[in-house]
Amino acid sequence: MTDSSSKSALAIHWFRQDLRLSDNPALTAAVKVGKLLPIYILDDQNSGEHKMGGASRWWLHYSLTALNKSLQGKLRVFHGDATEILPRLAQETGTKTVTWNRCYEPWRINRDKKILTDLEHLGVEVISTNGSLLWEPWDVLKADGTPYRVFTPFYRKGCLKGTAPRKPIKVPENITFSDDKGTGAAVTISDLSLLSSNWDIKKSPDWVPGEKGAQDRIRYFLDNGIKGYNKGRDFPAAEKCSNLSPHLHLGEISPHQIWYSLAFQAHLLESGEDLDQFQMELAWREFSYSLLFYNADLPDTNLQKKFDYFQWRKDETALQAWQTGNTGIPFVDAGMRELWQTGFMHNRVRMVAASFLVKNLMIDWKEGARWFWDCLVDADLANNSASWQWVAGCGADAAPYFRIFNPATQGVRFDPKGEYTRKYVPELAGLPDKWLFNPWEAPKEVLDAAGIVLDETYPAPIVDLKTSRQRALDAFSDMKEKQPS
Ligand SMILES: Cc1cc2nc3c(=O)[nH]c(=O)nc-3n(C[C@H](O)[C@H](O)[C@H](O)COP(=O)(O)OP(=O)(O)OC[C@H]3O[C@@H](n4cnc5c(N)ncnc54)[C@H](O)[C@@H]3O)c2cc1C
Repeated sequence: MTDSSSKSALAIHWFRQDLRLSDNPALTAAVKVGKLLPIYILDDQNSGEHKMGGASRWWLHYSLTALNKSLQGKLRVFHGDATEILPRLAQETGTKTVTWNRCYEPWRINRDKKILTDLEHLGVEVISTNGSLLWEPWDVLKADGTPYRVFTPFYRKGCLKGTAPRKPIKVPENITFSDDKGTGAAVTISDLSLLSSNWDIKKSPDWVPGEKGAQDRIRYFLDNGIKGYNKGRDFPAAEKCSNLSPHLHLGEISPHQIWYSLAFQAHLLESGEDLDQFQMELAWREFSYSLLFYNADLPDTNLQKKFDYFQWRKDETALQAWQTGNTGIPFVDAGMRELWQTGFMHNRVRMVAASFLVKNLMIDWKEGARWFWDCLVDADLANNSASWQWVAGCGADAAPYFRIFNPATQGVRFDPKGEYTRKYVPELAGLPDKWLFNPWEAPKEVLDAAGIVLDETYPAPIVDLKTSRQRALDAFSDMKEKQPS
């Protein structure tokens, strides 16, 4: 990379959810045009209620810092309305080309359409490419041209029988940076105040936001996680999952890079099922994006309209107990505390904690989705909305509402030695495995020996699992009766 060049044309590359230099087709296109002006805009104006949550902002701060370093400190950062900032900057600098990788959230699509029109009026060419999906939503449709609503045919017939994902591309060579900055009010990364919320995520020393962190993470996963992934991925203490989701969300690594590095490694795996399962998980991400693309109201409304008749409960005390990991149900509390302390929660525990909220507590899934949105470092509008609807039973291809996880038996099954639960609920550490997931049933002498007094050192359960399960099933029956035939 150099600073000066005989190239005179200038291209702005607008970094969004593609905070990387490798396998970045829009960046590569910009570099081919001439000198590069790389920019990032924190746009809290067009995002409305879907603006980034606190934990994602924490991640973004470090990710932008890493990106800026890779760009030799040349990243220009703005805070405000991208529909004003970008056309103005193009005009001020006389740029004739703007490049970006496509985003798929409804608010971003609407905003980008407006910017595209405005730039074209100014005589600026926009090059938009696919940098974040293996298959874009319009490439995976049923024979009748409509989108899939069921995952398995989406993946098996739509994705796998379609065109193979493109191969990753290298970091563009000979990037020359423009010194032309325009007069617009650029700010520093610190000025974005991304670290201002009260997160304690530093407690998880493993997170390394940025492209290098993502590359290190996949190498670690290929060396240690993928072998045995199929069975191990459900056990939170087994550490068989990749933890790539926050890197993927901000595009520090592309799914193409992951897909092909896995395929490259396939011959080292004893069985194909680990690879198949992992690729299928990546495809769930693609499915979520397709659902969001074709259902712009996915984050806010039930995909299955019959759920509009479901009688959710309003219970602020129970909601707070859930949010803070004080429900008295150890496996749920472990998950909610992991979330608060690390900005992350293992997928199995996400399912159990979410199910407890919507079924045992009968609190609207949107309350849970909002909390996750603020707390997750991987908060992703497509994945979060689709997953919550899946758990609640109101989504596409969802788990049926009447299938209700028992969080105590889930703990016994998926944390058999209690390592995960004891780590995040240390006040129960002294309990024998037999009572760890249901301390309310433990004999008094067992609790005494472990130094536990229910409702003093650890909460008694805020609901009875059996009766709350039945209450949810009754409400489900009511819903079916209430909806118009
Ligand atoms: C209630 C709930 C909310 C969720 N919210 C989010 C969210 O905001 N952001 C998010 O990225 N994921 C979300 N998920 C999906 C899943 O829990 C995470 O993607 C996964 O735990 C990330 O860990 P990993 O990278 O180690 O996954 P791995 O098991 O290593 O999987 C690899 C990648 O596949 C994708 N993936 C895996 N499982 C799923 C899934 N069920 N749905 C969609 N994509 C998947 C992710 O991109 C993940 O990084 C949610 C799940 C539930 C049940």
